[in-house]
Amino acid sequence: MTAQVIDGKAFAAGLRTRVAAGVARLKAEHGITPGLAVVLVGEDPASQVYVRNKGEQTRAAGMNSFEFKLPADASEQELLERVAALNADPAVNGILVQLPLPRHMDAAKVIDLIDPAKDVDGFHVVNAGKLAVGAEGLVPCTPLGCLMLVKDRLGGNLAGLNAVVIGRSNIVGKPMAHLLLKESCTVTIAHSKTRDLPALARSADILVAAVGIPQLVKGDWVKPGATVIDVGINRVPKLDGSGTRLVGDVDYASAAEVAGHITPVPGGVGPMTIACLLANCLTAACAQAGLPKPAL
Ligand SMILES: NC(=O)C1=CN([C@@H]2O[C@H](COP(=O)(O)OP(=O)(O)OC[C@H]3O[C@@H](n4cnc5c(N)ncnc54)[C@H](OP(=O)(O)O)[C@@H]3O)[C@@H](O)[C@H]2O)C=CC1
Ligand SMILES: Nc1nc(=O)c2c([nH]1)NC[C@@H]1CN(c3ccc(C(=O)N[C@@H](CCC(=O)O)C(=O)O)cc3)C=[N+]21
Repeated sequence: MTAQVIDGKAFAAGLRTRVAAGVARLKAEHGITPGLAVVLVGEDPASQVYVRNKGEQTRAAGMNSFEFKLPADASEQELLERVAALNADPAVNGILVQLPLPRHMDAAKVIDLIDPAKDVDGFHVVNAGKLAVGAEGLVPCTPLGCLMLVKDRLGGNLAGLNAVVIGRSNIVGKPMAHLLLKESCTVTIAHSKTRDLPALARSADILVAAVGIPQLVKGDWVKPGATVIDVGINRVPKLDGSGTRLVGDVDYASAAEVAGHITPVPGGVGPMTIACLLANCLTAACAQAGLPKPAL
């Protein structure tokens, strides 16, 4: 069997079009233009690319984009003051502080200070807690995008399917597991201490890899016909030694032989993350204005 490719890039473009329509309506009917603030600390080149892409796509969706760059040696206090100012700014509906932060900064402390209503990453404990108890809140963008892709392929009803999520980070693995549980999947979360991961992975109808190890998941870890979602973004040297290329946490060539549906890297989950960020910013702006959640 050769898997059908899940075109995250195309799905993300469609989602951004729906977000743009929602933004236009919010402007026309309520005079509100959603604003997204992104804070980048330091000069990490990969982070700079993400921040630039986010800024361009935010403006293309009709929203205001505010970018703040702090030097790598900025103090934690400076960053906290920047976040406090954005919390207080009514033109800012969403705040994203790009991670990872330099080592001398405590990411938990910074995230804690973000107003949960403006926490478009969904990383604040209030939003994490809401997701865990099944209450309405802002959901982390990457797992939200993964779930949209899975539901689009599997017809919306995931009840009873076995889902295995490899990775238990607060930004991908854990929220992904909560979302799948909410869909009534039978969810198992795997991590670095999991025994016989290949056998566990083979039990999955839905397999999500969010590990950070290039091409860890091989074709013989995949149940025939399974839906494989590759969250990994790993930059590795090209085989011919000329520069680098992006690969996921799944060995695409061998997994695509066995899976039913599979996301590529690039062009899979990555573009969905940014589209969901824009969707969350529109959702946040509506909630802050006392308006119902937009249908996207
Ligand atoms: N596409 C996108 O938009 C995004 C992509 N990413 C990418 O997703 C990947 C994961 O990111 P993130 O969740 O932040 O990463 P973290 O490093 O925070 O978490 C990695 C998880 O993988 C587990 N793990 C590590 N080694 C193994 C192993 N050998 N077997 C099984 N599990 C293992 C770790 O287990 P333990 O807890 O035991 O240490 C941990 O839970 C990265 O490649 C990252 O670049 C991240 C965010 C967005
Ligand atoms: N506070 C915070 N929130 C994040 O959501 C966040 C973060 N920090 N830090 C870094 C990670 C990583 N991340 C990606 C987003 C888009 C792509 C993406 O669009 N990737 C494209 C290709 C990109 C390329 O070619 O370089 C793709 O996969 O097709 C990738 C990775 C968001 N993250």
